[in-house]
Amino acid sequence: MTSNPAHTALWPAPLASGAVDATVQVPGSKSVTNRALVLAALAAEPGWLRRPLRSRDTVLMAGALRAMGVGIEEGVGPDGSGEAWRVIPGRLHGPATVDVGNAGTVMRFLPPVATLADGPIRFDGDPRSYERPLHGVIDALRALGARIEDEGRGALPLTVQGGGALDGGTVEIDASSSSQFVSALLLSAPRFNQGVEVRHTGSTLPSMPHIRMTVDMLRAVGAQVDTPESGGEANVWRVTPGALLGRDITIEPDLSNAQPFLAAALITGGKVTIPDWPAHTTQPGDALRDIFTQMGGSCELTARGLEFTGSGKIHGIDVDLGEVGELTPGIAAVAALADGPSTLRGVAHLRLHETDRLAALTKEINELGGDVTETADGLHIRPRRLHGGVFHTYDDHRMATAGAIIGLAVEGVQIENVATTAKTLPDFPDMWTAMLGSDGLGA
Ligand SMILES: O=C(O)C1=C[C@@H](OP(=O)(O)O)[C@@H](O)[C@H](O)C1
Ligand SMILES: C=C(OP(=O)(O)O)C(=O)O
Repeated sequence: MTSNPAHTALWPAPLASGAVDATVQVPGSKSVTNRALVLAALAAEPGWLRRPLRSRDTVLMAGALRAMGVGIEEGVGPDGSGEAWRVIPGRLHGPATVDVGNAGTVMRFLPPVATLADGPIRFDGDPRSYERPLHGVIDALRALGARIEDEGRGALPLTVQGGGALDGGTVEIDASSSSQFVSALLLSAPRFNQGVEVRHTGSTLPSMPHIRMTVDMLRAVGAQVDTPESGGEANVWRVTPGALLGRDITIEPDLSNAQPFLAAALITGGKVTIPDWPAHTTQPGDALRDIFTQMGGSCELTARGLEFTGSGKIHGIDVDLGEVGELTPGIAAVAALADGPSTLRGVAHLRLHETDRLAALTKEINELGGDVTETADGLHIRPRRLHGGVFHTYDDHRMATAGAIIGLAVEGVQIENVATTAKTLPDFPDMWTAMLGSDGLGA
């Protein structure tokens, strides 16, 4: 839980003076954009990403793939509408250096890609990236035939000595600290000589929707994937080697980034509409329809998008967030304003996210007068009357948006380094003030 002294600027979180009433166009999903980039880069023909997210995490992913020989060009999409990236696969090669920033998707999804490159690919990133678990990917790739130099750390920084191809085969991993270990191996596996069979051996596996997202997106570009859900063994995924298609895909809005805006409707008893909310999706943010309904709102999927309405009441919740861990900071923020206590469970692995999110949420909410305690795998939140103060973000985009949610209802909350939202939502401060309108009411 380190804080960057260069990022001490304070942003006064706007207080809502009434019920919000706004339509908020949320940019593309980080998780879908970064998977689509990797799959398009590994394809046998060019492809298109329409409405990709452009944020720190996705720009780092695009930059890394370019450094390894992939063409990624700005375009307007084949039908002439919308912004797009055209991805032109090329021979992957080193030497190259990849900056992973603090992007889990970049640090986990790209070492397998680098094994397919000719030459050394060096991976480095923010100080926090050195602390985030990567051993599952490193050990698995070595077992599948890769050469990786990490000076025995099992973490970043490291160099993949790409040999132009990887044997692949069967591998056991413990992905209890991050589902991204499984996703990483599956995404590149169609290009491994023998494909892959990944066997998860750990006792828990977080973020299953993100693994389903990986599987669905692989299948959409022509890969053959066997999963526990398709009749296979529990905790075993198999990908057959084969060429991937270059597709034209439109990226869904980021439903986890819709969270603070939905929370605003819930907290102010207002209404927020999110256009283009997908009817079917593997994004974990879709669970907000149910979770925020249990916490006092109601919602309807209409032709205009997801229309979410607050009732003026905010209820506490007892919920296992293991499948949807990235929603925890926003739910904790709402829970701190509720009319009863909450228990958030199943998220011990959040201690190894952008920051130790359980410690950070506990400390920051309590410093505003709250009563939060950490449990072995989550948080107990007992709402108390909160007061203003500085809300530190620890370079964590979701801490910044959590602070903004609290600031809607609590006067004088100042967010330190709101610019950290650039990881996945660079326009957050402007979108937030636009939602509130010039008078603090819905636009
Ligand atoms: O694969 C993905 O796109 C993600 C998987 C999850 O990671 P963990 O399983 O490490 O929590 C999630 O928290 C992260 O924001 C994005
Ligand atoms: C955990 C997250 O990100 P990452 O992809 O860096 O793991 C997140 O966005 O909440």
